[in-house]
Amino acid sequence: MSDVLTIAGKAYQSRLLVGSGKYKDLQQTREATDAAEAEIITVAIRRVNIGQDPKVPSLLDVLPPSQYTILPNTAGCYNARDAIYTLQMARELLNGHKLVKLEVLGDEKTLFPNMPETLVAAEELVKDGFDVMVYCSDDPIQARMLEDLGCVAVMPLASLIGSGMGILNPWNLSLIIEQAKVPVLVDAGVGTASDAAIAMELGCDGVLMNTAIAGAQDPVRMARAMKLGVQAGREAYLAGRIARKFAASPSSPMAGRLA
Ligand SMILES: CC(=O)[C@@H](O)[C@H](O)COP(=O)(O)O
Repeated sequence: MSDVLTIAGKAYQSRLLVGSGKYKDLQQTREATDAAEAEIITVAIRRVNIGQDPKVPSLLDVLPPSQYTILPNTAGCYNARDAIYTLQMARELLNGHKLVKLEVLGDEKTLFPNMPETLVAAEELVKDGFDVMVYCSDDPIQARMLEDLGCVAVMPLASLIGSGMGILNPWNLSLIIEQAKVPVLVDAGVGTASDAAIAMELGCDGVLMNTAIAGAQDPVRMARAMKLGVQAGREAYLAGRIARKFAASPSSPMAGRLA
């Protein structure tokens, strides 16, 4: 049976979305992306060359948009105006491409989202015709507001960007998942494959990560581990886990046992 992730009307087989920063070189970026079997790759438009500078190798040389869905993001933007401008520029560079990841950061220390500015930017971008996936706090009220504005996916943080601390508040994520009518993807803070599996077991529709793969000692191998973690978590979620109970029950049947 097919179990696809649908974002803005397009179906994806992979529920693991990856970033493109922090790799040794473009070759390693490509190898890790392929090991992750990721279809959506996010790109920090202010930091990574996708054609802004014709003298520098472009990420699109190794990850061509004909094979991958490039997801421009606004990493490094601290207000709505900069984020909107950055994504309009990305749309020009990518021939009218509409699917984007909005992130408006609050400060350099925490890289936490600035939610008031995120809401302003989301509203403007949706009106301007973008399909907006949005990095946000793990606050169910703000996630609902973003969905009501027309965002195509909400992406609450698991923990601070680049921290590798894993999922700090599974209960908040569960509240967001329970109410959401658009895909919910954990974005930021994943440290290892079990974090990805837990996010999926909670019912997330996908996971976006960068540092845990690019910063691993063996990024390609970690990319593979993350792919398997996401797949295992999704399977467990669909299979339906047993209820937790603080009592033992024998694993083998009691009826008809030998004397
Ligand atoms: C790549 C990207 O978009 C980051 O902003 C994202 O939040 C990933 O965070 P980690 O590096 O913690 O996975």
